[in-house]
Amino acid sequence: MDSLTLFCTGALLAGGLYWFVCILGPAEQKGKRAVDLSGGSISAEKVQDNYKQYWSFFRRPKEIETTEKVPDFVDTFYNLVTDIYEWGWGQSFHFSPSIPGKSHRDATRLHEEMAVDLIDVKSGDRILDVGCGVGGPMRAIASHSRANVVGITINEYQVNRARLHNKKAGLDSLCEVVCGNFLQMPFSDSSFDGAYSIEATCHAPKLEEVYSEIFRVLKPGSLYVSYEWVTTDKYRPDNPEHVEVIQGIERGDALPGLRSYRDIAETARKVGFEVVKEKDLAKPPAQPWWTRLKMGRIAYWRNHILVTVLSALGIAPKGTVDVHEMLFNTADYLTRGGETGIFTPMHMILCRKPEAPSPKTS
Ligand SMILES: C=C(CC[C@@H](C)[C@H]1CC[C@H]2C3=CC[C@H]4[C@H](C)[C@@H](O)CC[C@]4(C)[C@H]3CC[C@]12C)C(C)C
Ligand SMILES: C[S@@+](CC[C@H](N)C(=O)[O-])C[C@H]1O[C@@H](n2cnc3c(N)ncnc32)[C@H](O)[C@@H]1O
Repeated sequence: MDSLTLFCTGALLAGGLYWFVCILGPAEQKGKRAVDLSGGSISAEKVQDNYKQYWSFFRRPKEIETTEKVPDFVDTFYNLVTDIYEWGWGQSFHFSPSIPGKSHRDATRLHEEMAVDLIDVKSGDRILDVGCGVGGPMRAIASHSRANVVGITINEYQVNRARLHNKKAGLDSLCEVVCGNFLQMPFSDSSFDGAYSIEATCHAPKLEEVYSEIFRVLKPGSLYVSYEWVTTDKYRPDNPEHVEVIQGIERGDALPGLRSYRDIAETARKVGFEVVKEKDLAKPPAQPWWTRLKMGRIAYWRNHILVTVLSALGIAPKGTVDVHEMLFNTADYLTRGGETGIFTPMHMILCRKPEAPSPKTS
């Protein structure tokens, strides 16, 4: 082979590899590439061990007895998955109904804007994002409403990612991110004009604990909306296939047992909220939320090859392949949950903290 042919072959291979990793790699949003995959705040050599610990803790979600440990394992889970989520899904870690003729990104943004429209927020209000991830919803909501959004997440790596994205988007004057546990929030009583949570409170072992914290920090008369992950009225606990699907969702998403849709309003009332509205946003005429997962099948295989190669080369931490495989299987359980209608990730509840009772006059 002469040197020109050798040079052209080399250039073609290098170009092909660059295209496969860097162009095809970031499936949804530029900013996180396959070559940048990390274990969040976990050092590269500990990723595999942390994955094993996570998996043995969440293997039997219904049997988790020491619920105090749940937030720590949820934190570990987000160290393991945050980069993969950003790389393969984008900066908003939630689902939304598909909208014919609109991109996933637009459908996601509309689902987020609906949340803030529901809580009736004015420009300049201070609102709370409970379980904010890397802040995709927070930025959409701040730009749409011009409210000041304070997000809380248990995962420090997400805090850093969210702050970076806020700065890049020029929204750091409207968006603040705090690292903390939403079961014991570092905020004073009656200090927010509204609150929302998008697919986050499902991580709380007891919904009552997080709802009562949200109730505490809200000003009287203000509104809270949540998109909850729940089993629907089609779920039959005596059907082994249903149980397998729900358990698959719980294991692969760090959930200490999915709740029934019936428990949501009941818990909200128990902590003192008035329930204004409740609706499963996945029900027709809404278009399926799980089509995005199904359509991604080829991308998953490409990602699997990429992750395997990068891990073998020592670029991605050892253990990334296991985490990716877990997510791959989870996507399948989520799709089955959606198709059978036994599960929804968007059971919407809108609540109001009652006005303070007026002082009694003698
Ligand atoms: C609300 C939660 C997270 C919901 C979703 C954002 C994520 C649930 C499953 C995730 C994914 C599954 C398959 C991955 C794929 C194998 C990989 O190649 C690229 C990323 C995925 C598509 C990933 C993206 C995020 C999810 C859809 C829970 C945790 C409460
Ligand atoms: C699926 S993500 C959703 C993030 C964001 N709402 C979005 O839609 O992009 C769930 C979020 O809840 C946070 N979370 C889970 N348990 C928590 C806890 N006990 N305290 C604070 N945040 C928690 C996670 O760290 C993560 O940011």
